[in-house]
Amino acid sequence: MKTVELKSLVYRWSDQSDPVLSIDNFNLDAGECVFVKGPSGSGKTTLLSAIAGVIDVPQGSVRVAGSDIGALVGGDRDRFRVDHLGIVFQVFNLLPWLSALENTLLPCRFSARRRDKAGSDPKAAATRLLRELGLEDAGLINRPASALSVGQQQRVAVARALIGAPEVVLADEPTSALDEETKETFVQLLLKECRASGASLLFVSHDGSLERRFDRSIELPMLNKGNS
Ligand SMILES: Nc1ncnc2c1ncn2[C@@H]1O[C@H](COP(=O)(O)OP(=O)(O)OP(=O)(O)O)[C@@H](O)[C@H]1O
Repeated sequence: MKTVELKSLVYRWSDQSDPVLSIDNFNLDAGECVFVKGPSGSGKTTLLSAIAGVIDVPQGSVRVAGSDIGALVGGDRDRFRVDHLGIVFQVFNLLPWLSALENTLLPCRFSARRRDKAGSDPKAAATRLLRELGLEDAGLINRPASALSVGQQQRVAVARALIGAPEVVLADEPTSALDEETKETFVQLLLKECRASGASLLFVSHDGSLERRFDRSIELPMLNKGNS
């Protein structure tokens, strides 16, 4: 089964003459972890925005977990996103006044599907995920996100993306602020957790040193030329 299917996708920002995305065909299989590499400005964030339905794609089709995301409008699209996608942003986007635990539980607040899939006790599921990701101390998981280190915030962002087992996890350059060793550990943890929950992972980065850990690696400029 394919969790992401892109067909004849063309996307151009309104002030640009050339399209930033021009992808004939791209599929992500269920449970597959794929690394997408490309230099700064090559369209990596735009690609994830198209898959997440954050931008409207006027040409081509984007299917996620079997649904045409372009056919969903307004609140339906927002609900679909939180039901089926976990997103780890470049800057994490945690709510600073909420604790690590509350941030992790956010998808369960907005999605009955994620809440159901998290089991009978979502709080226990969140605590377990945070613990697996190295946040074991009860003091830490109850601390506001604003009082956590960058590495700790990153782990919370991963726990939030994974809770309630979404089919697809999108990660946008989440290692850019980390040193080599921490980066390696973080990626191993992310892959382990995605594999444990059965999620497909699309990880975009300009940093090719991480690609060997993934099932498959693609260069966005090549994909854009139809050579994937
Ligand atoms: N909201 C926007 N409006 C107009 N142009 C945009 C917008 N967002 C991105 N772009 C342009 O689209 C191109 C691709 O940007 P994008 O952020 O997708 O690249 P990227 O590969 O993720 O870059 P980076 O690695 O620096 O984050 C760039 O030329 C950028 O200026």
